[in-house]
Amino acid sequence: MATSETVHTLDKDGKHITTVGFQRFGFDSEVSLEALRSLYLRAHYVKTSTSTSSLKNLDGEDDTNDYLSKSIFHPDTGSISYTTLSRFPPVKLLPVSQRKRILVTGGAGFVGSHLVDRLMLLGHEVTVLDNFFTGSKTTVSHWVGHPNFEMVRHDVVEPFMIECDQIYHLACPASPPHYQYNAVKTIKTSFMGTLNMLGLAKRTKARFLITSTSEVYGDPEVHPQPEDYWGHVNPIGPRACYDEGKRVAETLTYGFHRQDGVDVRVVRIFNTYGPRMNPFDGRVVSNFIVQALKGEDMTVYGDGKQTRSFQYIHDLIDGMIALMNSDETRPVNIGNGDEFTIGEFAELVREIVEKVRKEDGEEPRKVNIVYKPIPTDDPQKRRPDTTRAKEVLDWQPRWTVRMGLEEMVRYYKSKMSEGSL
Ligand SMILES: O=C(O)[C@H]1O[C@H](OP(=O)(O)OP(=O)(O)OC[C@H]2O[C@@H](n3ccc(=O)[nH]c3=O)[C@H](O)[C@@H]2O)[C@H](O)[C@@H](O)[C@@H]1O
Repeated sequence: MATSETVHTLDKDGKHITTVGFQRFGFDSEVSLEALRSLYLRAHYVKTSTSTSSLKNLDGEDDTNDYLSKSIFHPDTGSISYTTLSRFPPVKLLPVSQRKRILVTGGAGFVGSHLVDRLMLLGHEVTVLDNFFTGSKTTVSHWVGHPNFEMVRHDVVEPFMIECDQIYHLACPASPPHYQYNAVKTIKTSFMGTLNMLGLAKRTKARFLITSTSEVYGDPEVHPQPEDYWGHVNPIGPRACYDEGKRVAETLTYGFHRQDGVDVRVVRIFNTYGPRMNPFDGRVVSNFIVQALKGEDMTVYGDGKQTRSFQYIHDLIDGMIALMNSDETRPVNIGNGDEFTIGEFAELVREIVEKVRKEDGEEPRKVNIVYKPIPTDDPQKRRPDTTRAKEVLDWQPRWTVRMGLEEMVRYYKSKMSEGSL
């Protein structure tokens, strides 16, 4: 299996990516890619036959230097031992004057956990709030016990009090099958959760960033979508609980800003993928990779001519941290402008999965692409206009879709070999 050390990652200009983040607005967010990868790309499980005295990872290497907590599977008894290690990855030692107390709601989700990793490595104090409806404790378990880290099971529809300097408000199911599973709860989370967190920001004078979405543009009639486009949303359709929920959350945010002077930031996130994305959450990237890895048919909905533009998780986190620490209070799109039809994207994923399998010495295999009915109100096209992010944040995506997909395929492969996928 390819390890993180053998992976060469090139950016859009063909230059090696060795770090993510940057120094912007007096806030240094740069960390080494290797340090981040050690938190998600290495095998989490170790297997043992009878003895636990020597810990080996799935590649047979001595695992004692890993920072991850361990889950040791005993095939003979069908049992599993969990070990919490008190060793953590080194974090920056910040002077107290620079160390921020940061609240991340939804911090155990896919995007939240990557934000938490970055903020922890940078030396800040991080509190995660999550109700674990779609998030999972395992995404941030490697920080549990660290003196800078705290995890609280809490649903943001109920008020929460804490002293903090910055609030990243992410909490909300984001995958269409998840947010449609309980539509009333989704819109309640968007409205009540945002109301509660804005109330907290007002009381503590913390800066407040909300993760909004490209879905506020609905099925857009303007392409690509700039921030001043008001959108084309069906207010009573099955997606409305999410897109109208996020629209009202933005309205609340600007209400508190104008009325109470709350210092707000609004990021509109376009389709994002990466390691720790729930493999069963039904989104296109996770579905296609898992289907291709398992040799199952890849399911394209509709005729596959609808488009999406996919950004890698590290670019998104760079943009979110830059926005939080900038002076920009208007909404800012963060996304990658490389647009694909879903049909083209299926072929690209199939090709990349085969490339990674070949590198690992596996037999070639051809998976089929099949067509299924298109979901109601599925947007026909989506691509961000990121002019504002470039102008006000000096932010641009660095990761090519191919590089990000290769890393995500390796991540899911390691999950498969652990038996957790
Ligand atoms: O991934 C995201 O970042 C976005 O995901 C969803 O938006 P959507 O664009 O519908 O995302 P997917 O469910 O991944 O679907 C993308 C396209 O692929 C299609 N699809 C999905 C799954 C599949 O197996 N096959 C397939 O063709 C869908 O019909 C859709 O046209 C969420 O609603 C957004 O909030 C979120 O930002």
